Amino acid sequence: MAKIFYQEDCNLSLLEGKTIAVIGYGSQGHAHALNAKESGCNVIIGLYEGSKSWAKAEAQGFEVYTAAEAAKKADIIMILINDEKQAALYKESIEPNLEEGNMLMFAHGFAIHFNQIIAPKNVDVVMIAPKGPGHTVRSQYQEGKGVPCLIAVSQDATGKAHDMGLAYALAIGGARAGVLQTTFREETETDLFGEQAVLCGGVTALMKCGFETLVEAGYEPESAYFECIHEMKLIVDLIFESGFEGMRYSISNTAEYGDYITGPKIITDETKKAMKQVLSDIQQGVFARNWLLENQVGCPNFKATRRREATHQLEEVGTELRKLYSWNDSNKLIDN
Ligand SMILES: NC(=O)C1=CN([C@@H]2O[C@H](COP(=O)(O)OP(=O)(O)OC[C@H]3O[C@@H](n4cnc5c(N)ncnc54)[C@H](O)[C@@H]3O)[C@@H](O)[C@H]2O)C=CC1
Ligand SMILES: CC(=O)[C@](C)(O)C(=O)O
Ligand SMILES: [Mg+2]
Ligand SMILES: [Mg+2]
Repeated sequence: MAKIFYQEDCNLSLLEGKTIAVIGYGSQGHAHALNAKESGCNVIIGLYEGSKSWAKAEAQGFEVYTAAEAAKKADIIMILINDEKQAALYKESIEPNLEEGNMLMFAHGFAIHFNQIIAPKNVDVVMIAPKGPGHTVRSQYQEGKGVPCLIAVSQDATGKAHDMGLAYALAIGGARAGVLQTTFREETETDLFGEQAVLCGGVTALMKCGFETLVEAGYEPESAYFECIHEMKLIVDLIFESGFEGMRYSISNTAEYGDYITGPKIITDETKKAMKQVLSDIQQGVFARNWLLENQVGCPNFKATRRREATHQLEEVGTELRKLYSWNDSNKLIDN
């Protein structure tokens, strides 16, 4: 059983007198910065000149600098820009401004595990990885709760890396929910696998396939959307609250029977074989290489797929249906 740390294991006072530079102000960046500031930490923001987030971060009360200036001023540098851009940012703006005893931090292990960034031996290298989207890291903190995090230490130059990491996890609210001990390798491989095979790739492919199957059989697209996409949150909420057993307690016996006999026809031994291949590609660095190469040529496949997916019928149907929900403010794209 992995070791889990909670608030009582964390000493926020270790961050007193420390300047934390959050580099990037996107999904995770804005959440970490606002949460840590409200926890009493001294937080500055590092962005690039002309970033659309610069004015927003200033409006939310932060001193904003270029990444290089922020790194120079900081004791703790949390890199929260896109994984695929971190190596270049580090080389250009962070590495020249690191000082002995600084702590370099990440929210995902990609850049360290795949050797995109190799830190000098005289700094700490720590990861605090929230197991949830950045906007949820922020909203849970505002509600007095937290998103569980993972902690890993890749380098402990000061002898205090782990305790400082735990202090940071408390500052962003993660320790309220729990901080699970792991390694950079384990977080990187499990996070990439989970987001590809289950949480983002697998689930959206399943939902889209269900929607298309019903529409191609002649059913109304709106019915297909409500059945295969809208209701997914309602079912997953039950699983979130009380597990598969609790969800199955709440649905009808008819649905539960269908769950048991049809689930294995959809997710088959072939699916498990494919998942094992996905994991192997991640472990061997094949995915990382392909993603970094895709970026080196301007992301043609990534951008073409994003455009194609955005014009799928289910997006059109969903946009119209979501307008019907008076309570739903998520029609707008989240402006992070
Ligand atoms: N999105 C999520 O919910 C989660 C993300 N993570 C990790 O957090 C890190 C950040 O990811 P996201 O917040 O999703 O990124 P994002 O794409 O939402 O935001 C990236 C931010 O970095 C800024 N940026 C880009 N290039 C820059 C540069 N050269 N200099 C300064 N700023 C620059 C962008 O303007 C933007 O503000 C990644 O390592 C990711 O794997 C970890 C857990 C969950
Ligand atoms: C939100 C999260 O945990 C992900 C899917 O790993 C990510 O955004 O990288
Ligand atoms: Mg994740
Ligand atoms: Mg991820």
